Amino acid sequence: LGPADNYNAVTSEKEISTRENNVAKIKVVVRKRPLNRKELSRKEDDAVAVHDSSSLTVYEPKLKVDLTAYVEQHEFCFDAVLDEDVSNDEVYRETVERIIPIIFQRTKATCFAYGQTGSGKTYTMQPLPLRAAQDMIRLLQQPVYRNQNFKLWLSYFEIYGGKLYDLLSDRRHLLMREDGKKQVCIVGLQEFEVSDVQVVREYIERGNAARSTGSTGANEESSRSHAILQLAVKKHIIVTETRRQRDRDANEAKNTKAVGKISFIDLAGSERGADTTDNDRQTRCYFCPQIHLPIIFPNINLVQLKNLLTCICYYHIRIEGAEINKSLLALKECIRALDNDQIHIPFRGSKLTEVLRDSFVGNSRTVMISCISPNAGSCEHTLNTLRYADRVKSLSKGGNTRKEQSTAPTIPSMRESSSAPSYPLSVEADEVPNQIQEKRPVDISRRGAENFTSNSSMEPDRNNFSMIPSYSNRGKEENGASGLNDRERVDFSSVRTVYNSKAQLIQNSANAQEDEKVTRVSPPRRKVIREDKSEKQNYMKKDSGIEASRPGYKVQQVRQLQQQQRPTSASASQVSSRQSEKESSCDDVEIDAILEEEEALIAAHRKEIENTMEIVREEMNLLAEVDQPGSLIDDYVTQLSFLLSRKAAGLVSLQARLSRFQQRLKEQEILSRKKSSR
Ligand SMILES: Nc1ncnc2c1ncn2[C@@H]1O[C@H](COP(=O)(O)OP(=O)(O)OP(=O)(O)O)[C@@H](O)[C@H]1O
Repeated sequence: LGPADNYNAVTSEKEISTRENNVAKIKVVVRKRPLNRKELSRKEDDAVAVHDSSSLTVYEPKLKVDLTAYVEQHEFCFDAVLDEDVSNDEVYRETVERIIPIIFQRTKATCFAYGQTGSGKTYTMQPLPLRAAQDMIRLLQQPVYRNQNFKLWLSYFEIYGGKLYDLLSDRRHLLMREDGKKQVCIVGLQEFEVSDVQVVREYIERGNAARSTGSTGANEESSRSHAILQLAVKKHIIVTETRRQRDRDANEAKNTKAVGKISFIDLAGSERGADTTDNDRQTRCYFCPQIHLPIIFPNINLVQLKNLLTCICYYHIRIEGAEINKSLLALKECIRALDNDQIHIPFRGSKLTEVLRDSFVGNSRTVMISCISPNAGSCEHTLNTLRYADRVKSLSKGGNTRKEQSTAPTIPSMRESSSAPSYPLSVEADEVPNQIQEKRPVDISRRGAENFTSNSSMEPDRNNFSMIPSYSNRGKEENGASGLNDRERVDFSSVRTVYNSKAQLIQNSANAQEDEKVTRVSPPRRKVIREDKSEKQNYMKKDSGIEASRPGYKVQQVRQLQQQQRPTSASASQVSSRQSEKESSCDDVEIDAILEEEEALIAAHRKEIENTMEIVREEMNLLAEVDQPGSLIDDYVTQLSFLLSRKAAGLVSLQARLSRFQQRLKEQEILSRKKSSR
């Protein structure tokens, strides 16, 4: 570098470090979308009023016990609140623009959109990387960076159902590995060097086209995956001729050194099962598109295929929803842990957080854009989103007060209306800001734990704990101190009692169904023509009870019996053709009966899943009426969805068993035909 360049570099670095200090570590922005055509045609009310650039009120329509309608007001404050008429350019200026220069100073930043399905996450996120790339490419032209050989690299991948797919490389399945330095590497992810905005646009469009989308009740083109677009600044190392020879096999990537990175994440919609009920059968199911099914079940007939397709798609959507909710919760847990300065950050909670690990540690910046729908019908979701955002904001407030006191403006946290439940500790935290510094998060949680244990009447039965949200507790188990604050603990204990009774209800009903299954699915009556009838009947009689009702058990028994009775090769020739004909006809009747029984078991199993589903639906309606923090409800729904997914997996294995049995039947039929023709 020449002296002039050096001077430029020094001054601009100073400038940048000042700017760096001025960018908050976590920024929470809320964006309200306008009422869409559907909502306008239904004459839905706008329930969200944006007052100024940092506050809004949600007017929640409610019913009293005597069915009189009233409106509950919830007020919130955030770093920025963007009204429906705010353009995407303004969103960029408010969120990402200030972070871009500090990416060149070894900062890793994450910008993610969170919100209900159809609230405008994709609409908000899609233009941001392009605008950011534009600014980054402009910055790369500056002598200070040009001389250091800085280059911009782009990659785009998605996380769907806990798996990673490269959106710029024909959805190639990617693997995530951790290197010796605990750095997450995505093996096989294609990165492209970009120096032109038009090229960036093309890559983004290509990636968007490859994303997993589906249709939900709230959004016709809903993103069913978390899409992550990364723009990385890397320094190209000039390799000397001798070194090049030595490393002649080394690829281009080895000659670069990472400087900074910004990740744009368009999270999948944070919806409950109820959002996907109307249209979920039409949703493109990644697990079982029609092309794959006949391969998994080669002997299935068309009716069975149709039933199975409906059944699996139906439950798979729920598994998909559970996976989405799980990763959103894990993300929140990480932000919470980071802000509490916890030693252990639960990055392994989900693939999403594992991937984002390096964006959260060290010198990092996070921007959360909470997207909300304005219609009154979405009030509950809107409140959930805002509460999630508020929690993230309250974390950042704690963190910034400690770490960036001089730079970050103190923004008041959520001020819910008086009709909302009061949480003494949160009020304390909001109203006495100078005490916050003294209250270490560990102390708070310890105090919370004391409250929690002293309130032993609320303590749930540990036996029922399997059905209780586990995420909030994990911090406690892993770190010895929980990240929960007192307000959450108070809620949690009361909610837990409600949940426990529900959990017990579900468990009881599941047990009842299990009992019912055993009694209802009794072995069908058989027409046995063989001479050794009595022997076989005795054999069957011994198998009564639970073991006998196990699907596939009878098939196994009959096969064993057939094997015992199969004539040896020597005697086989002596068996008359008439005898073999008789045997084959007898087997057909027997097998038909078993097949019938197998199908009855599968139907019972399916019925059981449907019953559980019904309970889940009722549960969710009940939970919707309980005014509790959204995350706890989400935790609970996740648990329920997980329960369902296990049941659905059981059903799939039953179907597989049935198809295998049918295959064997076919083989036997061919064999008996051959015998009779002989
Ligand atoms: N601020 C806005 N102004 C105008 N239209 C908007 C705005 N936000 C969203 N929309 C429209 O609303 C619809 C749903 O938006 P979008 O697909 O971005 O939702 P989403 O939150 O990404 O949903 P999902 O989670 O299901 O993917 C789209 O048709 C989009 O054009």
